This record gives sequence, structure tokens and C-alpha cells, in this order.
Amino acid sequence: MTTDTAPPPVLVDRVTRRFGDVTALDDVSLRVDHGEIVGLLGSNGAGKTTLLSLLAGLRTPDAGTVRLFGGDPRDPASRTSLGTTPQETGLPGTLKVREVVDFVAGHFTDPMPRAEVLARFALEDLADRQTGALSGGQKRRLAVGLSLVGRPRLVLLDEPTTGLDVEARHVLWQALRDYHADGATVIVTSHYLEEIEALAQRVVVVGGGRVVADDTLARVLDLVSVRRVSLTLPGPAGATLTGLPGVHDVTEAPDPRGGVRATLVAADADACVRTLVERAVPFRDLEVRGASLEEAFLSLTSSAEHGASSAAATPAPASAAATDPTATEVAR
Ligand SMILES: Nc1ncnc2c1ncn2[C@@H]1O[C@H](COP(=O)(O)OP(=O)(O)OP(=O)(O)O)[C@@H](O)[C@H]1O
Repeated sequence: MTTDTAPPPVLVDRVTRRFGDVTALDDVSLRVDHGEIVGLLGSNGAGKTTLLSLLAGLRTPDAGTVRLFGGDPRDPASRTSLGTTPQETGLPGTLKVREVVDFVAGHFTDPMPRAEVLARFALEDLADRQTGALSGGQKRRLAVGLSLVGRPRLVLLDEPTTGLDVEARHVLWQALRDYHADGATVIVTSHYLEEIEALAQRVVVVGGGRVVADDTLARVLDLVSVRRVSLTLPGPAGATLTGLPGVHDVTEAPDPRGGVRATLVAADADACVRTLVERAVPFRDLEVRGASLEEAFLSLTSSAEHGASSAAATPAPASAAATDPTATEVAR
């Protein structure tokens, strides 16, 4: 039974982790409380896997501290309530599905019954199939199912559904939602907004090794719903495009039809265009479209790096970031 005074499942305090010249995590702080389901969102190389590997005790920080249920994750005793599924899992190809589940269950005093594991992940019909003969989606479902066999109170999942078809994805998401509803704390990494939308209540966006946003799903969806505004100017933009509301990441390139094609990533495209008109900027061929998630990550990361000057680009931080001293604020 968890009490209010119990240490949180995850407490990361000012952690830095480098690999040679690469700073994979740069002064990251994060607290995850009992029963939360948190999405770690970020582009390739953002630092998500490194963070999970520190939580799982597979790596150590160069600076700062990591606590799992109040203990050191490198101590096996701290990991008894932890279930993890890394990005890639090797399954013994000649063992049957039920044998693998039984094998893993043999490591725990009170494992989840095999039938329950198979039912949660829609694997009942495959119990007698050798794992080497499973499809990619089936293997992935089994791998995630195995992480729950020990009834962990904290589950870490690294891109659980990458490469899966829609159906397999939905089975996995439902199984994870159900397990969370049973009281578990879940942290899931993903590149996919759709996956985070399906699973997470709180979203932590990691960019360039830093936490660039930490907020409710709804607020982060607002933050990443940036627009790309393109327009052609008679000559180099110079000061013309500076100080536009909610704009950063201005890029320019020669327009083959004459002039300069400028592209802006804007948190509020309407306000941006209104200001262009008010300033009588002589633009043509205006185009506004949704930015990609990758562009949204870049704009969040650049907001975080450039601090107050671009803070106006994003709405004020709220909830978790504003109230939790261990959380890093948006656009800090
Ligand atoms: N063992 C390692 N040796 C050298 N560099 C590493 C190592 N592990 C991670 N890195 C580097 O650290 C940075 C963060 O990597 P990490 O795997 O944590 O990112 P990620 O957000 O999980 O990316 P992805 O979404 O692609 O899995 C990257 O630049 C990566 O190349």
C-alpha cells in the first residue's frame, strides 16, 4: 500500500550524462509520482533512452542523482518493482510463448498468471507458437507483456509500438492503459504524438538533452501545434521579420521566381500574419500550413535555448512545470 510519504517512483535531480563529446542529458530534473502515466516525447537523439537507462540502473549519471522508489537504481533491491521493455528485445526463438512467460514468471514470488498476461496482450492463440515464428507486432506485444509479469509498480517502455501496424498498436495501448488503471506508474517514450495522445496524461518533451516542456497532454498539444508560415519578400528579410509575435526559426532561401522565400515557425500564425499586414510588409505567395512534430520539437528546443527573448513564442508554462520545482519550465 502506497502512502503519501512514500518516495516517488522516479526522482531525477540535475542529471548530466555524456558520451564522449555528446551531452545526452544536460542538467535534467524530473519527478514522477505514483500512478502517473507520463509520455517522454522527443526527436531522435533527444536523450529519452539515456534517461530510461539511468532509471533502469543500466547507466550512471556523470552528475546529479537518480532515485527509484527512493533507492539507487543500480541496487537490485530498488528495481524489484520495475518492469522495462527496451527498444529492442531478444526473445529465445525456439521457446514457445507460454514457456517464455513461465520462464520470466519463475523469477518472481507473485507473478501475474500466464493466462492473464496472454489475455491482456491478445496472445492466447499464440501460447504454443515458438517466439521465432511470431510476427514483429506479436513479438513486441509479448516483450511488453513480459515486462508486466512481475507486477511492477513502475513500467518503463522505450518506443513500445514503433514499427507496429494499427491493430497491434491499439492492443498494446489498451493493455498499457488497463495496467495503469490498475494503479501502476508508467513512463513511455515515443516519437509519435499519436502514441503519446493515446497513453499519456502528462507529457515531458526532451530536446537536446534538456526538458523543454513538462505539462499536461492538452497544454503540450497546444505547444506543438505550431504553424509554418512561408512568404516571399522582394529582398533579404533583414529586420522585416524580427519581433513578430510567437515566431522563431526564421529561414531564408532565394525564391526561384525572384526575391527571397522566408519560412517562419509560428506558435500563432494568425497573429504573425496580422502583424505582417499591419507593418505593410510587401510579401507575396503567403502559405500557412501545419508544422511537423519535428519542427515543433525544434521550436520548443530553440525557445528553451534562447530563453526570455523567445518565451513569447509559447504560452506561459502551467501545471507541472509551474508548480513542481523539479520540473523544467517551458521556454526557460
Ligand atoms: N552508448 C553511446 N555512445 C555514444 N553516444 C551515445 C550512446 N548512447 C547515446 N548516445 C548519444 O546520446 C544522445 C542521446 O541518445 P538517446 O539514445 O538517449 O536519444 P533518444 O531520444 O532515445 O533517441 P531515439 O529516439 O533515436 O531513440 C545521442 O546523440 C546519441 O547518439
